[in-house]
Amino acid sequence: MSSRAALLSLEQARRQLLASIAPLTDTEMVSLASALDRVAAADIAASIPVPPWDNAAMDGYALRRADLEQTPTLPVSQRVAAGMQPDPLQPGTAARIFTGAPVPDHADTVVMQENCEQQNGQVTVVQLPERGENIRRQGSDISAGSKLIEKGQRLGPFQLGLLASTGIDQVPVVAKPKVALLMTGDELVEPGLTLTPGKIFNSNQYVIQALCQRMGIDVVASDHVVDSLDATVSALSQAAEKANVIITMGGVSAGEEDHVKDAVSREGELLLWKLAIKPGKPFAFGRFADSHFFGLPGNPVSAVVTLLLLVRPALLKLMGAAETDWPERWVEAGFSRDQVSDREEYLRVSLKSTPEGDVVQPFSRQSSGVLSSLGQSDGLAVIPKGNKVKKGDRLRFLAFNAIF
Ligand SMILES: Nc1nc2c(c(=O)[nH]1)N[C@H]1C(S)=C(S)[C@@H](COP(=O)(O)OP(=O)(O)OC[C@H]3O[C@@H](n4cnc5c(N)ncnc54)[C@H](O)[C@@H]3O)O[C@H]1N2
Ligand code: MOO
Repeated sequence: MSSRAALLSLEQARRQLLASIAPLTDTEMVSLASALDRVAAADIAASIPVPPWDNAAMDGYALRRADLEQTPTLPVSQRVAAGMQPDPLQPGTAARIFTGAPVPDHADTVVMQENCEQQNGQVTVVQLPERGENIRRQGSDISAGSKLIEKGQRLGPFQLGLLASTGIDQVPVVAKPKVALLMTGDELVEPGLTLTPGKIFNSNQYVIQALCQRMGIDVVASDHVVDSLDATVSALSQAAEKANVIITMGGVSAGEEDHVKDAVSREGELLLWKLAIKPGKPFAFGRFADSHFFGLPGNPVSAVVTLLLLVRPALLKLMGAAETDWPERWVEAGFSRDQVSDREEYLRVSLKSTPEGDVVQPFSRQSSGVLSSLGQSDGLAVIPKGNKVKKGDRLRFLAFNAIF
């Protein structure tokens, strides 16, 4: 793969990469408590309606609305709290009832207690209700047999609640990819140790590992690799035994200290290298033994941007997710820029919502080594290759909080 070949666009690369990845075929049953962020391996339907029976939406009195045509005062014939099974309502009486309690048969209305006066076992309704008021109908949330979850849907907090509300406690999910991280570079020192001359702390591992965890993926191994071809091949081989996805960081550009793509070419298959994006140009993708290989550039911002734009959709596809896109929206540029790039640029920007719309401003330092630019930004604004920016231009915007 020549370094002079025309660079692929992000879209071309993403299509190629996704086309060469198939979802994992293994599935497992997991309990609801451990199903967060997993992907459903099958459609799941409700076996019961929710609510399972008509119930009171207010503390008050259950009655037949027609009885109030004769008299506003009715004897209270029973007391129904949540969790009880009521008797059918005797004609011409009211039932004391509490929020969530089943409405007795023959009652068609619940009057909230603020609109009633109770004395000596009788209730007087002081404000006439509409028939049917304050009753939550059986199945009004979910009808029996309806589809709760589709195959390929990621299970978030609301989906887990929905499953629990129908009594489901075990969910079929697609197996999780196992990810191994390899940090390359003789300069790396672990946080907590002493920094000696020429060294820097390894920060990439912690960002990338946390981003994987936020996706619900296990990082099963992480290792340092020194800058040598043999060490890189051997580290990749060991990683491939433990994981079905290997993510390397650094050592993937053009210098003679960069061994990752040579190691992958020698023992595996390098399918893609170098993209027309900034930051992130030297991103690489391929296979090593039976594992997918993703080579992130070492610069901290380049590593994050390529992980989010390229590796995240691939991991989601492996996890069986039907939706792998980073949702984007259009915003207005609150700045002008004459500088143009021969790569599509992903600027770290902050977002301000105004009555006229969403406006973005770029972080002052856009170098791919400036990690603080990420923490102080709301997302990435996309500047097409070769374009200047004029204040007021519409830009595509990828919000960090749309994906984690
Ligand atoms: N002659 C060329 N040089 C470079 C090119 C090029 O096309 N031709 N591309 C540049 C671009 S763009 C990028 S991005 C970088 C990426 O290079 P590598 O992926 O080979 O990364 P390294 O050289 O190993 O490291 C780059 C930078 O990042 C720091 N780093 C590495 N690992 C970590 C870590 N775990 N935690 C924190 N920081 C890390 C490393 O010390 C370097 O400063 O290449 C350009 N060069
Ligand atoms: O791609 Mo590099 O990430 O431009 O610094």
